[in-house]
Amino acid sequence: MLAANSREHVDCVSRVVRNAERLPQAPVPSLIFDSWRRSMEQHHLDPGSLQGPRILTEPLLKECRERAELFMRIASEQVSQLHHRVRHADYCVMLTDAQGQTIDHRVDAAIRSDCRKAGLYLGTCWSEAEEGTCGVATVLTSQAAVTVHKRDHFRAAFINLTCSAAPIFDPQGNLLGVMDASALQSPDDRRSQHLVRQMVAQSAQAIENAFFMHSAARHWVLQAHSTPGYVDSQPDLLLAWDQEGRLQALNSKARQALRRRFGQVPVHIGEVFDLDALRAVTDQSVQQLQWLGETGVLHVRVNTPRRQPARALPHAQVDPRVEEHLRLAVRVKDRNLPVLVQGETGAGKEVFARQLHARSARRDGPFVAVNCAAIPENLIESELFGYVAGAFTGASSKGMTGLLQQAHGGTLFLDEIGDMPLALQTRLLRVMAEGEVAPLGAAKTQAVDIQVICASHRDLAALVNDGRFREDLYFRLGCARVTLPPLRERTDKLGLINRLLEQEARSCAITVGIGQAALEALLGYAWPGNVRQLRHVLAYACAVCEGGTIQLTDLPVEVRGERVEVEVEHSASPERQVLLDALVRHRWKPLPAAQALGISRATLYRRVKQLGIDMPGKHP
Ligand SMILES: Nc1ncnc2c1ncn2[C@@H]1O[C@H](COP(=O)(O)OP(=O)(O)OP(=O)(O)O)[C@@H](O)[C@H]1O
Repeated sequence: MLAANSREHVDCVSRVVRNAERLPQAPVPSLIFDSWRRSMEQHHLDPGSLQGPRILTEPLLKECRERAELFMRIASEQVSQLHHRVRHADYCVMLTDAQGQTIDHRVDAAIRSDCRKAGLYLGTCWSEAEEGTCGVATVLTSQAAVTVHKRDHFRAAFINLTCSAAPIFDPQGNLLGVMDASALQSPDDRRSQHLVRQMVAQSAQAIENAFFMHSAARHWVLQAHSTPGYVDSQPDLLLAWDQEGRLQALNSKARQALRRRFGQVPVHIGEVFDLDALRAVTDQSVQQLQWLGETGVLHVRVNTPRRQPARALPHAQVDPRVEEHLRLAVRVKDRNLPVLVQGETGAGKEVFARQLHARSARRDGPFVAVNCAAIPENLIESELFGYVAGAFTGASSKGMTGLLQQAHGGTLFLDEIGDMPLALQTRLLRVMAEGEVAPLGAAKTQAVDIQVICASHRDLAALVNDGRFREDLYFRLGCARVTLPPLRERTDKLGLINRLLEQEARSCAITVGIGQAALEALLGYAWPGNVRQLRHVLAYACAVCEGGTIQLTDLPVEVRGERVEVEVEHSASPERQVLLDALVRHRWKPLPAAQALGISRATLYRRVKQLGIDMPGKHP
């Protein structure tokens, strides 16, 4: 039975949402009203519910905290400081991740138990879809600092709470989490919360800036404020750019300022400031700088990279996204769940799968790689499941152990899983569910203990829609989906170039370096064939360069940025595309590509030449 004030609240929410068009003015700010409406019409929540928020189980909370480990570490000091400033007014402080799950909190012992009852506790989930309008959820949807005051809350369970919260963004503009200060009691006038909201927003910005400085240590960083005295202690704007001047990171105020001034976020620092004027700014003192083409003056300091650029650390630097994917995938794999790796062809899916195996608990077991696209369809079944002697005409007299059995105790890597025939998908699903394999012609099944990593450069969801891939298998395999970034988007390009060059040079038994112009061309090229193409280009350059340095002229013309003279009819020909697709899918191996196309190897070579296809490793 609802108490009178709860019933009154439920009536008010229902009346306002249902009669919005007829009311001269909503009794709550429009942000809150929009959220009430979504809570009721989109999320179908009951405003009369008195239940507290959902609480994560212990293992799930642990996982969320581990995932946000760096964010929490950087934020921790500010969470404590904010709590110190508001605790005497009986506020507790919570930090949530980008899903609204509370991963850190501070509360005084005197109100801990009441806060816990009200849901202000570690592990509580505050998404709009589950809890309706509340402080954290409103920040998640509006991405701005807000106060959700008492009866602004959607559910009657929360109408005594007052929450002021603010978003925290990473240097790429993605939401990292939400900082929140909540009280169990507060004055009825919502204006009483103005100061607390300001404090929460300030703390959120301090965390954002600290996270920014941590992430941008390898770049040039400009810190700016309209008042010189605040440039170092509380910079408003933070911008970071790399050796080539490309903007790599912005704090949210800088992102907003650039959008306001230039209509969008520019790509290069030279679009934001005059480069000569910028070069004159040092890290020795705060100086004045003007926006490009504008009169407004900023007080700025420019810091040179605090960490050495990748050139000096080719081995240590790995793209943070790839490293993070790897870290999470190891955890998933060690729980015996499959991992699905997606990414463009040549992006390094197999390399990733091998690294994953090497870091997992099964590192001492076998790693068996199967390219489903490279095995002819009529052989896949026997290759995977094996067969007993005399199972079919032409079978070896000794029988054959299937790849699944070979992977027993280790990892089975199914590359190009999208090419697996439907009938085999069904059998694979059964193996994964039952942990048993039946070789062809065998009367008994064999137990197998395998972990599966799959990879595909195709859009598996689209294959499912087309009925070419089993939906249940897609969901089973894709417990954890990792999408590797294409080479053009990787931030460790320089490190990769150095590493691959070292390997190629070693295999040719030479010592080789790269000239500046060649390096710039390698860094600036879009790499449609990803790391595989980079490796081929470097192998070629190692082979042709003279004097121990790769020059621009040692690179293929398309990488140099020169126009490739391919006859239009060639480049646009559908046959050329079909040939290219087959070659790429079969890793440029002529025989399997020819077999897949149903032509002879000689015909394939002839058409490749006629259509002007440049086979890797066959540069003139
Ligand atoms: N991180 C890396 N370090 C060194 N070499 C790499 C890396 N990633 C990929 N490569 C190289 O790039 C090539 C392609 O890698 P890989 O086969 O793993 O890509 P893929 O995305 O699985 O390709 P496909 O889409 O054809 O299956 C290989 O020669 C591999 O050695």
